[in-house]
Amino acid sequence: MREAHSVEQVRAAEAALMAVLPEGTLMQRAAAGLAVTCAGLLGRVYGSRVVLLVGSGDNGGDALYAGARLARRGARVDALLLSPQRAHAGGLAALRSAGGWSLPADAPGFPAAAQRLVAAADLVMDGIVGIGGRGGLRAPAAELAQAVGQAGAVVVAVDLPSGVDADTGAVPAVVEGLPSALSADVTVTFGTHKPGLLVDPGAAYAGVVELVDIGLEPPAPVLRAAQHADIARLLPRPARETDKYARGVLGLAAGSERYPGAAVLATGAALHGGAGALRYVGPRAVGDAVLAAHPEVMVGAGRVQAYAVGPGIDTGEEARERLAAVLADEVPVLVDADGLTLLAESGPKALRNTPGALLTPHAGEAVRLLAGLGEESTRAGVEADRIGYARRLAAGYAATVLLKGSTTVIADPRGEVWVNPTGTPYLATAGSGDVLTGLSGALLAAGLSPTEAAVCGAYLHGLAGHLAADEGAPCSASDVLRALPGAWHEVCGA
Ligand SMILES: NC(=O)C1=CN([C@@H]2O[C@H](COP(=O)(O)OP(=O)(O)OC[C@H]3O[C@@H](n4cnc5c(N)ncnc54)[C@H](OP(=O)(O)O)[C@@H]3O)[C@@H](O)[C@H]2O)[C@@H](O)CC1
Ligand SMILES: [K+]
Repeated sequence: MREAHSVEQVRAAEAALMAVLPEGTLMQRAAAGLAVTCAGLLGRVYGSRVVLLVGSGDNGGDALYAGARLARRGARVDALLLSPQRAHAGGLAALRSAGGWSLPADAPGFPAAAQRLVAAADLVMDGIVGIGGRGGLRAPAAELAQAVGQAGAVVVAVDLPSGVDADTGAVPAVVEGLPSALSADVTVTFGTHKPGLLVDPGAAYAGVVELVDIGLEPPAPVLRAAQHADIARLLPRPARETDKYARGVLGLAAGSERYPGAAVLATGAALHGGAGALRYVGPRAVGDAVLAAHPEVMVGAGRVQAYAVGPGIDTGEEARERLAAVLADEVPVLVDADGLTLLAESGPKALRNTPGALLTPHAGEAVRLLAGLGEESTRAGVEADRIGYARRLAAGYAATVLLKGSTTVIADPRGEVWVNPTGTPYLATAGSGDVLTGLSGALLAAGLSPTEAAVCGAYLHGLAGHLAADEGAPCSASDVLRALPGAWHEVCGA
């Protein structure tokens, strides 16, 4: 599991550790880890060319000390000092005594000389700003970032890509065509992950993230991201002595005569969710379509361990009655799509008899659910602060909320937040949400908690999306559905 801590938490943990360690110890640990990764990326350090982008804080200090280590091993290291008067004095002295070079930004001809060095570099280390950064790149870093983007060097971000907000992953808008953050191939982060490394757009700038242990002992994380082993531990496996009822039965109220496809996709996905059986509840004609596609489904109401309700049910009176009937059953429930629109009309009180609920909105549905809490919001606002809004919805509805999007975020009512690391833009396709609903609903019926079902469902769904789009060609929701067994195999066979 990857855990991320806020800047405030990191600062507090750093202060506690610095109080008992000799001065400079943490920076030396960070620089040592950073240098090891860079050396690995270079392959042969001797004779390689390394350029350091050095800002005014300790992030630049890390880069200078790591650069000194590479210079001692025979690399040609040039430090571009973007705030020459404020560059880390100890780091600069270490670089110089190791045979490294420095070029201050106020030297005559700096822009052209700096761009030449960047163009010839094998590796560029981004030590412009770390967790002390505010806002996007400033001049002259923005111009250099553009040159770095055009050069062939491997880019290593120190702690986090400069310009990315450490706590939210936000990246300011591009100004005058210049990048507002520096995209990295590898980010070497210290002590713990920062939320901005796990949440888009920041996550997309970070590349591969490597964690260097510097001895920090931070408190409970503000954000978690599961990995294969975490998911494999949670996924239901049938015991030797079991039957279909013991494995859990999911009731699925999806689709309508207007939207029968939602029911077919959701039931298809539910059959790959680890439950023992599936009951389809809905209009006769839709039930026939479901049966034609999936003969193993039972049609008609009956005893179930959990319900999934909403995709394609429409928002009229009949749909309202279907949702009410599901909620009256007092079993854990997943509500999606049209079900969320209807739920927003009545607000959280509609869930008061439900033993556990999982709501799976996209940003537009989140706006409606927030209105159900009496809070005005916009789609763009929700997308800009996904973690904050998911948390507010989870608390307001006393439910787990899976907020779908470029980074899917999951918040539970106790305030814990997860981010799904397996997403792919190929999942932004019609019917993809129906597949997620069927899959996560079946996991709920199999006995996972709403949060576990959300975390595992989003993870497998994302992996299936990657498998379906493996050839780089667009894929449909049916392709994602067909890839689900492969996703299980990848997780459980690992
Ligand atoms: N925590 C830990 O455990 C450890 C932390 N370590 C390292 O320390 C880093 C944090 O160092 P830090 O606090 O000195 O801040 P840092 O990120 O270098 O930047 C602050 C400076 O940048 C400036 N500045 C701000 N925004 C800017 C912008 N957009 N563009 C340009 N400049 C901008 C700002 O100046 P001002 O805004 O006042 O002009 C200020 O001078 C951390 O990320 C990690 O690498 C490790 O050594 C070991 C253990
Ligand atoms: K950085």
